[in-house]
Amino acid sequence: MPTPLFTPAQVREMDARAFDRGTSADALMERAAGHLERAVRDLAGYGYGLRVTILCGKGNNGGDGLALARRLTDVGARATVCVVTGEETLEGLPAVQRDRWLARGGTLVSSPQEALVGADVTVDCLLGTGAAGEPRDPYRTAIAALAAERAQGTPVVACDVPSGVDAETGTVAERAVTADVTVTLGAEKVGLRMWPARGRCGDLVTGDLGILERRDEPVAWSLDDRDADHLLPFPPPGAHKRQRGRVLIVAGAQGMSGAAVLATRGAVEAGVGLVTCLAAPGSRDAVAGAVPEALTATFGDLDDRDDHDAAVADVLARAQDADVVVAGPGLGRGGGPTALVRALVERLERPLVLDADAVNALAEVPEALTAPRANALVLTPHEGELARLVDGPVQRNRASEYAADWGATVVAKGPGTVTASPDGRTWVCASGSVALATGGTGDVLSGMIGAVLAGDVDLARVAATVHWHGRAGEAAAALRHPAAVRAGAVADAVPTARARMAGDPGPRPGAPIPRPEDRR
Ligand SMILES: NC(=O)C1=CN([C@@H]2O[C@H](COP(=O)(O)OP(=O)(O)OC[C@H]3O[C@@H](n4cnc5c(N)ncnc54)[C@H](O)[C@@H]3O)[C@@H](O)[C@H]2O)[C@H](O)CC1
Ligand SMILES: [K+]
Repeated sequence: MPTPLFTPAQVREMDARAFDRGTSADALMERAAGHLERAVRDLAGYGYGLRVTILCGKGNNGGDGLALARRLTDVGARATVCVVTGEETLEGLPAVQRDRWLARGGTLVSSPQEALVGADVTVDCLLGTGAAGEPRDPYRTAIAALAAERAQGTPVVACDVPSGVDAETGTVAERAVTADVTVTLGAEKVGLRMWPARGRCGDLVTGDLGILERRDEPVAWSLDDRDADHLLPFPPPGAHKRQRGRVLIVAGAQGMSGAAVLATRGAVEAGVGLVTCLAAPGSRDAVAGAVPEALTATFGDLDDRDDHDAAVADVLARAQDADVVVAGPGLGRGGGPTALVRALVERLERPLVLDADAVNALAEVPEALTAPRANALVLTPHEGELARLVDGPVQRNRASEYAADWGATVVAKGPGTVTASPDGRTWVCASGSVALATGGTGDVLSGMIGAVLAGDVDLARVAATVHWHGRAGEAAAALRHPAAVRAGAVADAVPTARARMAGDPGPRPGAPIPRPEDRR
């Protein structure tokens, strides 16, 4: 099942409702501490005699830490606790927890550096969802001490969020904790799935507090392999190639054949009935040579001011034979490509995927983006392209607003790609590798999205394809080296990545890939 993701404000509302139902804040804190205790013991592999240092702040995150100290002592671990703001700063529930800890025979160490000496595991209970902005002292100094200890090999468990990480936006303060395990409490917070925050969390574990209700609507979803595989097409038995979908790729101006080759390969490797690539004459030959499975043809001269109307009309006519059109990779810039993109957005009665130069062209004619249209539109901008469309700084956690404004599915590419469809659904991608941060991998993705939508325009499939592309990047990185993966290797890895997502551990001669209905 896809994992639902919430904002910290939503989780606070869940808390408030739980209080209304009669659950006490104290009970929630005890449950939180129970999850932390398990995470600490799971990480170390044992509990009795384990030396655990817990750094606490003055809010409820610190209160969770004090409750944890007591629980760890109960199972024979040796907890060392430091309240970095000083024990006298505690009020309310954290003060109650401090008193329970002292009554249990616990002590408090005043300096974080001193508390950290000899720790087997450390726990970050400094700042939680109540914090905002750059951590100030004494938190700042404590975070540095924790980082120095981690650099010596002592693992860190973060309570709810790594301190200094914004659990809503995924941004990270200059001084923030890097954890090995993060126990996120109540429900998974969306910002922790986004980058750069995701890189600070280590393993993400959800600590259920019993506050999530059926009516709680997540702001986003995260797919795993199985979820993504079930969303992706599986060819029906007896289908012929036209029924398996036809993709038209419009890409590759003169001298820009590489992008056209990669987009065409993305579509072919993702599996579809027919792929046709329309490119400039020289590029067409390159595509035909590199991807024999695809049909190729040329579009007219988009550079010719007098003739680009004819070229545009020709592309629109050819699109009649396709189920989906993908346009943009290596399309070039200028009046011709802009006129073509505008015509496709305004007049095509087919799902349309716009990438790269086509997104740039769209930024030249913003009115085309907001006008009503008949076709499903998918935009796959990287951060620079998205910035041109929104005309200002990009916030990927706002992808759903962009999608609603434009009536388009927005694939905001980058680490932790966010996919948002205009019907309000959003997905944060959990797969991927830094290996994908190289020229041409986006072209592969646009071709894959075209192939997947050719069978059925289910927009959740776009998010599933982003996940699949991420897995292909990981597979290519594992076969080679993350620093030495070219986009063509990502395309090569697309089929095996799908097989692995389907639960196939690797090639076994004669063993068929299980069909979806047999896997459920
Ligand atoms: N349902 C749940 O998820 C539960 C969560 N619990 C824990 O409670 C925290 C949130 O607690 P809260 O008291 O609201 O906030 P913090 O602990 O994060 O403390 C904030 C504290 O720090 C001050 N502050 C804010 N910003 C800064 C800054 N930049 N620098 C320094 N200091 C800052 C602020 O004034 C406050 O005093 C949640 O994360 C969970 O861990 C419950 O225990 C169980 C239910
Ligand atoms: K924390």
